[in-house]
Amino acid sequence: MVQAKALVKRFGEFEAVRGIDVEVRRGEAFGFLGPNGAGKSSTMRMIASVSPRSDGELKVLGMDPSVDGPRIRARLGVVPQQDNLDNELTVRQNLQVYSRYFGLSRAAARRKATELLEFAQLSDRADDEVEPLSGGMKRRLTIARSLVNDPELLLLDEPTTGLDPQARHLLWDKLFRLKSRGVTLIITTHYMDEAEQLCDRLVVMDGGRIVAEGSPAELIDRYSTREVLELRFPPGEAAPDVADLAERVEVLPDRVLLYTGSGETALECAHARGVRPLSSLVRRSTLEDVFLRLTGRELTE
Ligand SMILES: Nc1ncnc2c1ncn2[C@@H]1O[C@H](COP(=O)(O)OP(=O)(O)OP(=O)(O)O)[C@@H](O)[C@H]1O
Repeated sequence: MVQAKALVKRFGEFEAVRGIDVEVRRGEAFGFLGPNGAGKSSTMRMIASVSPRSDGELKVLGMDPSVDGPRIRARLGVVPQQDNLDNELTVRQNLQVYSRYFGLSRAAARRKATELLEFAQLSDRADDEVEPLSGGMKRRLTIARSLVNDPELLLLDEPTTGLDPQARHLLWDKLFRLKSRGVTLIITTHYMDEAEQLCDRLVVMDGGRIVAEGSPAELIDRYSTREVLELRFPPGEAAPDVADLAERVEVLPDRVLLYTGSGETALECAHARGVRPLSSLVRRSTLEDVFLRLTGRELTE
């Protein structure tokens, strides 16, 4: 669906995307995971064929965006980072007007709106204005609107940023449904749980480069250990030397992470040598740990 080779995006002298190789296959959910400024949105905008590449090669749906932009855009759905719904129209009108841009007849646009309102669980708000809707509802409406042209490929830029956990789960459920219908999804996110939940494969981006790629499970296997023991100490207190209790230890400002096969065993050993943390937690490894390993920084500030 998408092939990028040595893809570059420059803004003046600044390289936001610094020569990335990506291949997205039909039917998969593919993720770009990285912190703010990693180059995810710039990459998405090139794939969406609304921002020209500065260098390298890019094919979307087998076509070159610099030649076939309109034909590509006709077959894509795009959910931008910021909702850009029309606040002066009702929920239903937002869908109908957008359908008309894609050339649907008035009757077809009405049918499509009804179908998408149901999909987005917004049928009972169809005649309400957009402004009073919750953040989650607005996101669902933006996704519904991106589907008016039955896209084969849906691009979602940070789909759940700013939403509460319940709204996020509802949105993920909608995205799973689209995927099960065969829609290819490309998602940018800085939430590792979102990437783990949704993505079959992903690339981890940092500073305009891809620093790792694989399925969430592969990345965790490759770059982390099965379990992590988190120890918290009072602010300002020096972390004790526990380096020999784990395969790897990361000292963060507010806690110490011990990467190990068994967190419980590491905790027992720490207790035995008199280490007294404020609190301790054994958890499984996540993509956050992968990111920390790869960059020495945390994913979410
Ligand atoms: N139009 C622009 N002009 C100049 N610099 C830009 C422009 N758009 C993005 N950048 C810069 O390019 C870098 C990558 O930005 P980009 O938005 O692609 O990152 P991101 O990973 O999507 O992060 P975010 O989550 O903040 O959107 C940033 O340093 C940003 O300031």
